[in-house]
Amino acid sequence: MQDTLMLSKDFLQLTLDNPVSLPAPFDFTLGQHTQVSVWDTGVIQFEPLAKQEGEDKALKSIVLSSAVHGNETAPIELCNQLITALLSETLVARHRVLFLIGNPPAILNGTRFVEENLNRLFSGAHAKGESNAERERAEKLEQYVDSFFNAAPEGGSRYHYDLHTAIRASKHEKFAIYPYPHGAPYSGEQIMFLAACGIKTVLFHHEPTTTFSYFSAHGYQAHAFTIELGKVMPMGQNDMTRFIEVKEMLTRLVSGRDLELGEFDASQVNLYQVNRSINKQADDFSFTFADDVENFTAFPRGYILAKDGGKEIKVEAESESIVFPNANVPVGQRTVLCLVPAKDYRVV
Ligand SMILES: O=C(O)CCC(=O)N[C@@H](CCC(=O)O)C(=O)O
Ligand SMILES: [Zn+2]
Repeated sequence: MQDTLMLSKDFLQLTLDNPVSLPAPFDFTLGQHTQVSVWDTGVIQFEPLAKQEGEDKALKSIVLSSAVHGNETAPIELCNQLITALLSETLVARHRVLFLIGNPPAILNGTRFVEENLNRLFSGAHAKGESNAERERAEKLEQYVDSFFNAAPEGGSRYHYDLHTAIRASKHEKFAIYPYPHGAPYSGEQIMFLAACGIKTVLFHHEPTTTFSYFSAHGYQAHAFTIELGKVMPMGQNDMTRFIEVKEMLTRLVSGRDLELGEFDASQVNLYQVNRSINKQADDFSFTFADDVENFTAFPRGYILAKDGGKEIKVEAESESIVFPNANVPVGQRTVLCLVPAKDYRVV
């Protein structure tokens, strides 16, 4: 396996050739500068070997996850480009980096998931139901994040960028979901980092969720985000020029280069507050608007957004913008997020 990887330097291909598991974990060093550890299929860690005296505090621990949904291919291709650069030593990690390719069987299937939405199974939700491949994978991914962050040096900051693309077009092509912070202030530095990545729209979530980014934020105090980088496209059909900014900033972050971030400036970003998350109550749930309505489309107070079990679901605020409308979810799961402009938020 190691020889295959060192020859091909294509970790994605090794992962797709072994979608469920590897014969065994393996590790090796790159030059005199990096320890590479492959823990499982789709799980590879890069750790700097040379740790300067006192550098520990500055040593970051960064999780980059993609393919939590198997058909969201641009983030997968982007992460594989970074992994190939690290394996080729054209990029050298100055911080700890863990890449997670979430759902290899779903990538091979070309679908969001095989049996169940992996991104609704974190924070222990995987244990609340009959086992399946996604539930088993969610438990393992939790363990890998736990091991990775618990090995972080005392005082070293933690990051988790869970990279996705959206099912439909969006008025803001790139945007991030900021997991519910339980009263903690938002990080201005992180919002400006996202903006430098071209991700200038941020949704402040209003409640705990069972998503991967919430798991890392709440369980490990990581700066964690679900990041939507564009629209779902088949593998190999992504216009990778649309990801130049985010690739540049992740490259700088991983290699310890100056991120050149400005002070937090709300005028440079679009900040939304999730006002409510509408969950499906009955099988007859349907939206009143067309399937091709873009994310961030706004509807006025009183507008009937959907019908569910004979009830009308209306816009409650002066205006609500919708994100992630999806009527084809199991009863009890989220059908849409309704947003209002963010006000009265604390940034440090
Ligand atoms: O486009 C869609 O409908 C879904 C895109 C996607 O997978 N989004 C994530 C958001 C997770 C979060 O709310 O943090 C998801 O639905 O899992
Ligand atoms: Zn997704």
